[in-house]
Amino acid sequence: MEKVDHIGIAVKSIEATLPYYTETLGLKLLHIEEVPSEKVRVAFIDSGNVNLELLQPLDQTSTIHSFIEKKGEGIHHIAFGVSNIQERLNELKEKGVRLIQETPKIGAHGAQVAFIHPKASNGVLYELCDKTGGVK
Ligand SMILES: C[C@@H](C(=O)O)C(=O)SCCNC(=O)CCNC(=O)[C@H](O)C(C)(C)COP(=O)(O)OP(=O)(O)OC[C@H]1O[C@@H](n2cnc3c(N)ncnc32)[C@H](O)[C@@H]1OP(=O)(O)O
Ligand SMILES: [Co+2]
Repeated sequence: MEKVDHIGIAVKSIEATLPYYTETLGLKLLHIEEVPSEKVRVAFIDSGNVNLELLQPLDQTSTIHSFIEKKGEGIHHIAFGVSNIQERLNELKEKGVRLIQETPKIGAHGAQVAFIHPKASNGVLYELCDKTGGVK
């Protein structure tokens, strides 16, 4: 793992939440996009070193919808920036780490992403995020 790329925060509504980050906290909105593979709309906020990723469910089948139903809004995951994501996943698998997917999928910015199961990490959901392939 090379660095923390972003911290994911589950929210019911990006529109309702953004003013808190941009006006009250004075942080900069970088970018909003929909990520259909994850059924989320995401807003990236620049917090200086690590970005914050606000995650709004697109529908009731989104994992973010069930997370908010069970636990409420709040911190959802921490994403490590990596290069060679497939190699990192292979290494983790060899070490017996429970992965949610063994091959990456496409996340925000067109990056390749994959998740480690929270049961493997003392209750923390970790994302691996590889932007080296040229991001949008
Ligand atoms: C756009 C992209 C990007 O950055 O580019 C993103 O971030 S997409 C971000 C959204 N996408 C994802 O999160 C994809 C990866 N996540 C998943 O596949 C899922 O959310 C799982 C983590 C496998 C959980 O799904 P599942 O249907 O199994 O839900 P569940 O409620 O039964 O949860 C099973 C157990 O995991 C725990 N659990 C669930 N979500 C958790 C979370 N975010 N952090 C820590 N623990 C969590 C539950 O409390 C439960 O523990 P107990 O059994 O002890 O009660
Ligand atoms: Co993320």
